[in-house]
Formats: sequence, structure tokens, C-alpha cells
Amino acid sequence: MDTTAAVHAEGLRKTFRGTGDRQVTALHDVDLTVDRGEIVALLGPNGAGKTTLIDLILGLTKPTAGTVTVVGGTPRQAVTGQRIGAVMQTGGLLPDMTVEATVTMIAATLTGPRPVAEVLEHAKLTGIRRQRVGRCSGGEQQRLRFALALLGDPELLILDEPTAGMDPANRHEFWDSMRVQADRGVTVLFATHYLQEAQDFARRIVLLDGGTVVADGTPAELQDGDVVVEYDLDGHHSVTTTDSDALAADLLARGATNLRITAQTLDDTFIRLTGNRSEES
Ligand SMILES: Nc1ncnc2c1ncn2[C@@H]1O[C@H](COP(=O)(O)OP(=O)(O)OP(=O)(O)O)[C@@H](O)[C@H]1O
Repeated sequence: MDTTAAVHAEGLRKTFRGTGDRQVTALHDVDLTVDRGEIVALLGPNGAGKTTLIDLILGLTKPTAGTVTVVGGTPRQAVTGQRIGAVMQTGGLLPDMTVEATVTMIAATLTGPRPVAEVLEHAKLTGIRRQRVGRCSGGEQQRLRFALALLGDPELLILDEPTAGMDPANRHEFWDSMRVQADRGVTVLFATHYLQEAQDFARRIVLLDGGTVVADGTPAELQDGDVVVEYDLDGHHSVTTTDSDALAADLLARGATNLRITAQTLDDTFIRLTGNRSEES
């Protein structure tokens, strides 16, 4: 069995030239390993470095320092070997072609592509396969990009905000299709602003802020261990604690009333670590 990680980044840094003499460091020496079969969300506010990291993994840009290995080789080898499929936010579609013709055309450029009908079905495009791409909604176009990403039967799917611009129903359907791929053992790495999406679909969340990984763990691990205890005792009070049982027992013994215990959410963690409010899906 090939045990090389799906993605292995070490000391990955990317600096862009900004306006004038200013330099923008989009990624600061990031270390990240994504194992085969993992479903990982890259979560972070605007400008956190999510797209830069994805571009480096796909070999679309070169690191200023550090290395990135993808399924055991360079990003370029992974792309040319059809081992990565990517769904990017924009570009790449011809408006006058039909959905099916687009998939057929790209299939013709690949070695041993998956059958077009199967891929259309997976991406829930069979019903609109004769529709011109220019007439497809934003969500349908994203599903088409997803279909194109599946064609080469990749081991690793990289998605940069795949559901941007989709309504909640479309988003739901999109993740259902994605789950089928994950269940087949495909590694999935996706960038999102949507905390709920990361929480619902990913088994691991890597939280980026200002080009640095500020948290990395399961959705449950990333939720603060703290709970907030509110109570009335000579006025209304609110206390944060990691041991709500002990505090509650003590407060009740002292005659406190109206106890309310609330767990911190992933959103609270996001705000605490990035100083930003996440976007809800
Ligand atoms: N080509 C570029 N030239 C100069 N600066 C860039 C370039 N690409 C990205 N940056 C800067 O690098 C930082 C990280 O950008 P990046 O697009 O990776 O963030 P992001 O997390 O994907 O953000 P968003 O959620 O808004 O898409 C930002 O400050 C951005 O302005």
C-alpha cells in the first residue's frame, strides 16, 4: 500500500510583491500533512492564505521557501499524472458548449477517463446535460467544474470555495455528491469561509489566519472546552469555566438561581483565534 501522504508541506512560505516596496507574505512557513482518505477543510477569513496554499499544492505558483509534496511527487507530477482533480472558483468554461459536450471534450484530453455518463450522474448533471453552459446557474457551473475534476479519477480532490454563490439547497446537494467521492476513499481538501460547511463535512479543520495555521483538529477538538455559566445571586452574573459541574454545585450550594450553562461553539473559537466573525451557510 502506498503510504505517502496526500499532501505534505514543510516550511511553506509565499511572498508576493505588493504596491511599491511593500511585500505581502501570504503564507508564513506552513507545515501541513494531509493523509490519504482525509477530508480536510481549510477555514479562514478573507486574505488568510487559503487560495495561496491551494495554488501551491496545485503547482499554479512556486513557493518562496519550503516544499510541498503531493501524493508522493511534485505538484506538477500529480497534476500531469491525473492524480489531483481541482474545482476552482472561476474560469475554464465555454458558454456556447453544452454541459455534456464540455465533459466529453475534456475527457478526450485525458488518459483512461471515467465514463462521461457516470461523471455527469455523480455531479447531478444528467438532467441538464444538453443545456448550454452559458445558461447554467452559478451552482450548476460549479457542479460542472466538479464533474471535470472527477473525470481523471483523481486520488485527491482540491476545492477552492466550491459552493461560493450557491443557495443552501444547492450547497446541500453539492456536498451529498462530494460525500460519495469521499466514501470511495478520495482525499478531499477544500477551502471555505463557511464554518457550518467545514463543521458538517470535514473530519478535520485547519484554521488559517494571516498566513499561519492557528488551529488544526477535528471539529469537536476545535470547539472550546470552556462553557459559560450564567446565574442569579445578588444580581445576574456570567462566568467562563472548564469545569461547569463543580462551579454549578458550588453556586447552587450558595443559593444561586436561574443557572444557565452554554457550551462555546466553533464560531466562538473562530472569533477568538482570528478576531473575525465567520460566515454562516
Ligand atoms: N498575486 C498576488 N499578488 C499580491 N498579493 C497577493 C496575491 N495573491 C494573494 N495575495 C495576498 O495574499 C494574502 C492571502 O491571499 P489568499 O487569496 O491566499 O487568501 P484567502 O484566504 O484565499 O482569501 P479569500 O477568502 O478572500 O479568498 C492576501 O493578503 C492577498 O491580498
